[in-house]
Amino acid sequence: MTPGKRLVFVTGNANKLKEVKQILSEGGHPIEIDSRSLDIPEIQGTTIEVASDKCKRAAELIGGPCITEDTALCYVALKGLPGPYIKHFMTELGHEGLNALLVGFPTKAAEAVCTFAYSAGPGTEPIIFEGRTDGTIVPPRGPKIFGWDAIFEPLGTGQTYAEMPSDQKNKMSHRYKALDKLRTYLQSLPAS
Ligand SMILES: O=c1nc[nH]c2c1ncn2[C@H]1C[C@H](O)[C@@H](COP(=O)(O)OP(=O)(O)OP(=O)(O)O)O1
Ligand SMILES: [Mg+2]
Repeated sequence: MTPGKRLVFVTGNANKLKEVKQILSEGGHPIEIDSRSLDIPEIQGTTIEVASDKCKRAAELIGGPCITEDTALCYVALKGLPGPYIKHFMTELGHEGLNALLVGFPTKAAEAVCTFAYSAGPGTEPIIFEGRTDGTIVPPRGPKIFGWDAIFEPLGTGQTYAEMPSDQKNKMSHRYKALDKLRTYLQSLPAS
């Protein structure tokens, strides 16, 4: 992998792919993304364990280097849950249920956590890059296009992710922060 080269992103989520392409196309050394739409089975565990295992499976499936990403939504009142299990909570409970989980708790604080993993190929240990954004869980505002964007208001913005223009979300999001670290790492690799 050399700066300005290509990278395979294995994901089943078109909205993630769109954001990743936009974020990596900017900055000094654009990185071109080739995508493989595979829904990789995910284990239970910490965000890092889930992300690392997912990337190992992805590298084995495609037979080469790749990146994967796992997103968690961690409620402070629930000691970090739903965390990496947010996809199932979102599917079953929707925005209303995700708010209802916090009724009776004094804090609606939550952290959006994005964990990218890079595998140099099958049989190698993935390297992890994490980005976190603090926010508050609120009743839905803005277009309901991407996951829980409409109920997550990053601290100090007054807007949910869903209410922001995409370039604003992509300048401060959990995903942006993780990709910024990944980009720095990729640029430090020797040219091949
Ligand atoms: O920025 C985001 N804003 C709002 N919602 C988001 C965001 N990023 C992920 N999400 C949702 C998608 C899925 O319901 C769950 C993460 O689950 P997660 O397994 O990482 O995603 P996924 O299965 O859709 O795609 P993948 O094939 O890359 O695993 O949170
Ligand atoms: Mg997934």
